[in-house]
Amino acid sequence: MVTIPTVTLNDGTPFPQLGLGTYKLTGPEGVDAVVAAVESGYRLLDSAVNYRNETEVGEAVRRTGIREDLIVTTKVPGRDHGFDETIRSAQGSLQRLGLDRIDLYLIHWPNPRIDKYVSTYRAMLALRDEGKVGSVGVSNFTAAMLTRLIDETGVTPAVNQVELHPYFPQAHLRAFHAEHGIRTESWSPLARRSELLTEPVIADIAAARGVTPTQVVLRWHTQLGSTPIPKSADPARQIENADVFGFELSDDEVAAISGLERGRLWDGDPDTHEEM
Ligand SMILES: NC(=O)C1=CN([C@@H]2O[C@H](COP(=O)(O)OP(=O)(O)OC[C@H]3O[C@@H](n4cnc5c(N)ncnc54)[C@H](OP(=O)(O)O)[C@@H]3O)[C@@H](O)[C@H]2O)C=CC1
Ligand SMILES: O=C(O)C(=O)[C@@H](O)[C@H](O)C(=O)CO
Repeated sequence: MVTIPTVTLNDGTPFPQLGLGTYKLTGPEGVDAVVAAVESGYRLLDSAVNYRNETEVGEAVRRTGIREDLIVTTKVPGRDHGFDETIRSAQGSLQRLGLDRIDLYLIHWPNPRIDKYVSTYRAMLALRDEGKVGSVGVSNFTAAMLTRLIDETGVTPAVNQVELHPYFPQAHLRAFHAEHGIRTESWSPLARRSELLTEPVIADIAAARGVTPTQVVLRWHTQLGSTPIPKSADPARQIENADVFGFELSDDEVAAISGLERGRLWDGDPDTHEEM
């Protein structure tokens, strides 16, 4: 079993430095995969209404028997933006999860064209006051959107989950997060596998350190101060992915990996992408 260290969020909650992505983990195999990850040491689980797997994630949580040790994340979809809609959306998520609290609740995408993310966020804060939500955060927010949320509500999100991998290192946004005490979470941290894991710079560092390319990439995330949430359905790969806290990359190695920057994986620009 791997021990995944924690950091403390701006609301005082201990938060793992690495978690499990669950997009595409569905059905009985999905439940098994989430249970295997928790048995290997994962404590942070990332779900969403739009992954259609909250039922599976909740069932896995109950099967592990350590519900209180876990941080279960879900996300408000674009079609549920707005104060009352978000309250109803959370009720649906709690029902499907079969839990009495969402530990980390995120706005999945800002959808600025419909312009309801501030009232959505206010509803999430109300849910937190009621004890139905633990930490409140966002996903795919730009620095300008974060500034607006903070200015209009006086509450800084605990987390911003964004696209982040060596092809898209997000230096400016990470600096904004560091300045405001927002924890960065990296989605698609392995760049959905793609050709990233065969990049020579990564393969060379892995060979020199006696670790795998995947471990080099995930260690890079943690040293940037971000929590990666790699998805794997395979118990052996889950362990490989979590076992990144026993070695350290040099500053030069971190910089060389960041040098792979070339842009987003797909057209997921929060200023224009609409996801309902
Ligand atoms: N907030 C947002 O808008 C978004 C959030 N997310 C979240 O981020 C999570 C992770 O991102 P995701 O897009 O899934 O992509 P990842 O970058 O985590 O890559 C997942 C892919 O890598 C493979 N893989 C995992 N570990 C290894 C390994 N050790 N060796 C080789 N291949 C490996 C997986 O296959 P296998 O399962 O077979 O191991 C899968 O094909 C999602 O599951 C979701 O929770 C993702 C996109 C957007
Ligand atoms: O997986 C998610 O959380 C998303 O927001 C989706 O947009 C997803 O990344 C996707 O598959 C888009 O092609």
